[in-house]
Amino acid sequence: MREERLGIEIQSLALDYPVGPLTRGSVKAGLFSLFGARQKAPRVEFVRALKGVSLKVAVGERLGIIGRNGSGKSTLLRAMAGIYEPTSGVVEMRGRVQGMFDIGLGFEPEATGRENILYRGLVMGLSPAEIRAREDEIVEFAAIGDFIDLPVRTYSSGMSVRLAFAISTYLQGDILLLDEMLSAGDASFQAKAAERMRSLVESAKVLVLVSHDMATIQNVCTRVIWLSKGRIVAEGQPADVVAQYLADAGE
Ligand SMILES: Nc1ncnc2c1ncn2[C@@H]1O[C@H](COP(=O)(O)OP(=O)(O)OP(=O)(O)O)[C@@H](O)[C@H]1O
Repeated sequence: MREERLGIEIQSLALDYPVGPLTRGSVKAGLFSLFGARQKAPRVEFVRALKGVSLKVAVGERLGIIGRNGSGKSTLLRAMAGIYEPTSGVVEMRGRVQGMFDIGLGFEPEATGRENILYRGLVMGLSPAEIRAREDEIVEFAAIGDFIDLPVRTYSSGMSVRLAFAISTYLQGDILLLDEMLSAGDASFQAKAAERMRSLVESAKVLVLVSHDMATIQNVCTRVIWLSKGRIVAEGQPADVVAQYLADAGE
């Protein structure tokens, strides 16, 4: 894709999470009946996490998303990654999207580490040759030894994080979606990961960063949106939007 075409365009995005009634046989339903409590039909059937969000992000921009807990930041990022379908509205992602969050997510547990590298690359739209060209670097960065040829279900959680992190950093996309700065693995790996993350952020053509750390937001981002209860309530220069947000939070 030509570089000037890269970007994000979101129109009137609404996203609901279904919150179904208690299922019979669930632990919670069992406890209710054990104590003779009568189950009331829940009044809420869904949570509307995003309520008509529209925004454009152009190539070269680094967009920060801030807001209180539960304001919809992660949901917006996941909608951009295609993990959640919009309930209504349009999400147009022009470019290869690379999401760095829930980094262990998406592994095939029965497949080996090496096979998972291939799957992840294919999902991102890379050709098998492109993936093979990066495989050695990924394996070296993950540094999990012979485990790379064993099924992922045999990994410790630290090993899964190492591999997931290595894959995500080497199979680079055009649009980088980051949820907080990730903490990955033990102390030695953390230092390596932090360094790698910095260069990823610098080389991303479009960056969207969710964070509660206002210093990071102001250092990294060129524009910020403030989400509150699923809506954009302010947008603009990082310093201005952060100041408004902090004043509102009384901090
Ligand atoms: N899987 C889910 N099922 C039901 N509701 C959900 C689910 N995930 C999030 N929500 C709800 O959607 C709303 C937005 O959540 P979201 O995780 O996007 O907020 P956030 O701004 O990222 O919060 P935080 O700063 O705490 O990470 C909240 O009301 C939350 O309770």
